[in-house]
Amino acid sequence: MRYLTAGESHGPQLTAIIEGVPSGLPITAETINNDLGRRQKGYGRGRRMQIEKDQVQILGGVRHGKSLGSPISLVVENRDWKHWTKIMGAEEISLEDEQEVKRQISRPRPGHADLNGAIKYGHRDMRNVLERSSARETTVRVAVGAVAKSLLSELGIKVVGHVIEIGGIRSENTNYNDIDHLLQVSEASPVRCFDKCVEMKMIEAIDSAKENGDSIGGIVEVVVEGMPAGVGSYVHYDRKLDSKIAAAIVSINAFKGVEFGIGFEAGRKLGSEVHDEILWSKEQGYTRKTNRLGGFEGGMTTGMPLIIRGVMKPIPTLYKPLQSVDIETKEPFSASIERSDSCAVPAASIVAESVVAWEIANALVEQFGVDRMDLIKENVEKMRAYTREF
Ligand SMILES: Cc1cc2nc3c(=O)[nH]c(=O)nc-3n(C[C@H](O)[C@H](O)[C@H](O)COP(=O)(O)O)c2cc1C
Ligand SMILES: C=C(O[C@@H]1CC(C(=O)O)=C[C@@H](OP(=O)(O)O)[C@H]1O)C(=O)O
Repeated sequence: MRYLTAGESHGPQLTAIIEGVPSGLPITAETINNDLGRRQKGYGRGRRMQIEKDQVQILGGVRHGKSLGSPISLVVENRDWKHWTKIMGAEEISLEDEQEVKRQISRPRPGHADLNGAIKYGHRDMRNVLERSSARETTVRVAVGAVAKSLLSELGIKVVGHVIEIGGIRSENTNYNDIDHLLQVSEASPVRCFDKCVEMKMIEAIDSAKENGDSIGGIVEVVVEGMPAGVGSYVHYDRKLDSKIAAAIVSINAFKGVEFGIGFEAGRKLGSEVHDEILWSKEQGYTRKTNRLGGFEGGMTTGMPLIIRGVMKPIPTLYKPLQSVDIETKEPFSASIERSDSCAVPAASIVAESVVAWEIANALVEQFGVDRMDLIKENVEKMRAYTREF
C-alpha cells in the first residue's frame, strides 16, 4: 500500500489518496473522525484547535462502508480557510488590504523549516514554506492511520499511542499487559498520560513554558498488541520493519529520535540483562520471559507487544522569540511569531499511533498479501497456527 497527501495549513483542505488497500475492509467516516478528534485534543494546544473540528469526507474507493480495492480518497476541510482566502491569494484584495495581505514572512524561526525551505525552493516569503511544513498535514496522516487501524482490528491487532514524558517529567507507570486499560486511562487524561501521579506536574510544566513565552517537548510511546511473529524481514536492509517504523516516527514534525523497548538503555547493560529469554507452552506457543527489545529481532516481530518511543523537541515558534536574521536586510531581528501551540506532545502521540499503524498494516498486506481482506485474514490465522506448532 502507499499514500500521498496534499494541502496547505491555511488552504481549503487536506487530501490523502491511499492505494493498494485490500477490498472488503470496513471503513467508516465515524471511525476516522474519532481519531481525528483524538488528535485535536490535548493540553497545550493553541487557538487553531478551537476553530477546527476535523471531519473526513470519503470521496472514493469505498461503497456501502467497505473498501473496493480501488484508491481511497480522503478529504478534511480547513475551517480556518475562510479567514485566509486573501492571504493565500484566492481572493481579490483591495488597495487598503494590500500591505497587510502581502506582508512577507522574512524572519525565519529557528527550529522550523522556514530558512532551509526558503533557500531550497527560492521563496522570499517564508509563508510558502510554513504552509506545507506545518503539522496541519498530520491531520490526514491520522485519517490514513485510522484506515490502517481498521485493517489491523480485522486481524485482532490493537495499537495505542500515549505520552510518557513532558518537559523532563517522566511517567514510570504504564500497563503493557492490558492495552485496553492503557487506552482507556490515557484517553481520559488531558495530557494522554496513563500515570495519574505525574499528570498534574506535566500540566504545570506546560503552563509555565507558555507563561514564559516558551514551548516544551516530550516523549510518546506506541504499544502494539497481537502482531504475529515473523513480520518484516532480516534478508535485506529495506525490508526491516523496525527501520520502517523508525523512519515513520522521525517523519512526524518535530520528532528527533526513536527507541524500541528499553532503547538506548541497552547500550549501558550487559547482554544477559538485555536479551529476552525464549519460552514455549502448548497454549501460547513461543513467548519471552521479558520484552526488553520491544518486540523486534532481526527486523522482524517476535510476537511480543511492540514498544516504540519517539522524542518530540519543543515547538519552534516562541512567543518570546529567539534571535534570527531578516533575510531582506540581513540585520539581526527576533524570529517571526505565528499563532502556535506551546505543547503538542499529546496530539503527537495520536500521530505516532497512526504512522505505526500504517507501517505494520502495510507490512502485513505485503507479507500475507492478496487483494482481499477475507483472504488476508485466513493467511494471518494460518500463520498464527503454524507458529504455535513450529
Ligand atoms: C501535532 C503537532 C503540532 C505542532 N504545532 C506546532 C506549532 O503550533 N508551532 C510550531 O512552530 N511548530 C509546531 N509543530 C512542530 C513543527 O511542525 C516542526 O517543528 C516543523 O515542521 C519543523 O520540522 P522538524 O521539527 O521536524 O525539523 C507541531 C508538530 C506536531 C506534531
Ligand atoms: C493546525 C494544526 O497545527 C498547527 C501546526 C503548526 C506548525 O507549525 O506545525 C502551527 C500552528 O498552525 P496555526 O498557526 O495555523 O495555528 C498549529 O496550529 C493542527 O495540528 O491541525
